Amino acid sequence: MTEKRKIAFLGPRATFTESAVTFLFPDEVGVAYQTIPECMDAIQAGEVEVAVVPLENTIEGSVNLTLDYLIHEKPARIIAELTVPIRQQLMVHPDNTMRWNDVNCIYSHSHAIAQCHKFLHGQFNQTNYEYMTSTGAAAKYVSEHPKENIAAIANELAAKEYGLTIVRKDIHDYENNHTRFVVLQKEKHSISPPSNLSPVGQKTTLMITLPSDQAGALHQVLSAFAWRKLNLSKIESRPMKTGLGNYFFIIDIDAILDEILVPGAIAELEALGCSVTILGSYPFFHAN
Ligand SMILES: O=C(O)C(=O)Cc1ccccc1
Repeated sequence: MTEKRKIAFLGPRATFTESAVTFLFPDEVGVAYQTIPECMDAIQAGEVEVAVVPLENTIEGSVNLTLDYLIHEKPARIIAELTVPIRQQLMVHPDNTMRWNDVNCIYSHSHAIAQCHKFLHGQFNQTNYEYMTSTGAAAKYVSEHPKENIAAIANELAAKEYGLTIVRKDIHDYENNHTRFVVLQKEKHSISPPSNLSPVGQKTTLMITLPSDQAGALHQVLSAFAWRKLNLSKIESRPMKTGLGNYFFIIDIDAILDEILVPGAIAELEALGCSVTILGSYPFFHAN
């Protein structure tokens, strides 16, 4: 019998990240960590084989903590990506179901609160919000403080796991609320597909630094992809943290690395004076 692989995820139990782990790795062992950086440290320390962390949401944009930690602190390879539909629920301790309209604080992950902004503005505009490390952490906190009239925004699994009552269902403002999760693995490990699911396609993610003070450099970078007809599905800049105006560009290409075109584009970028790091070339999946 083969030993089960350990998968780090943003915990505690019943976060959206855990549901991504269950979808991708139904037969492996999930190990909950409190923060995204802790998940990434766990791969470097060899405590787990891979980590699953949120990277981007359709409503709120990138999870900067993940991107920045990947860029600046702990290099890791993206080996797969999963897009998951996200439904947010408002929940309270069962002792407080009669007074949920008057909760004085709502706990959740910052992205979950942002995804329900219109709902909260309409119904709870005098209420305080408290950001937690995850929606699961928020639900757990609410379950442990029955005397406080507080609520959490989290998913249905969290309501079950922590014994909370859902008082308003599906409070996210936009139906098209999806989050991309990435599976990360330590740089030198061999790449293994997450499971026998069928991928929707393949992507390559590059981190590019432009030569300093060169007019039109970004235009030249984009044209290296454009004339090869390489479709880009994302371009994002993140500060290099070395001074105002210095950025990394993170670019997702709709193509796998071993095609001739992507190595050609990378060689062209390097000839322009850019530095290019491949963050991963990987299959992407969709959960229902
Ligand atoms: O907090 C969670 O449950 C997470 O997994 C992070 C997150 C938060 C909000 C939307 C999607 C993922």
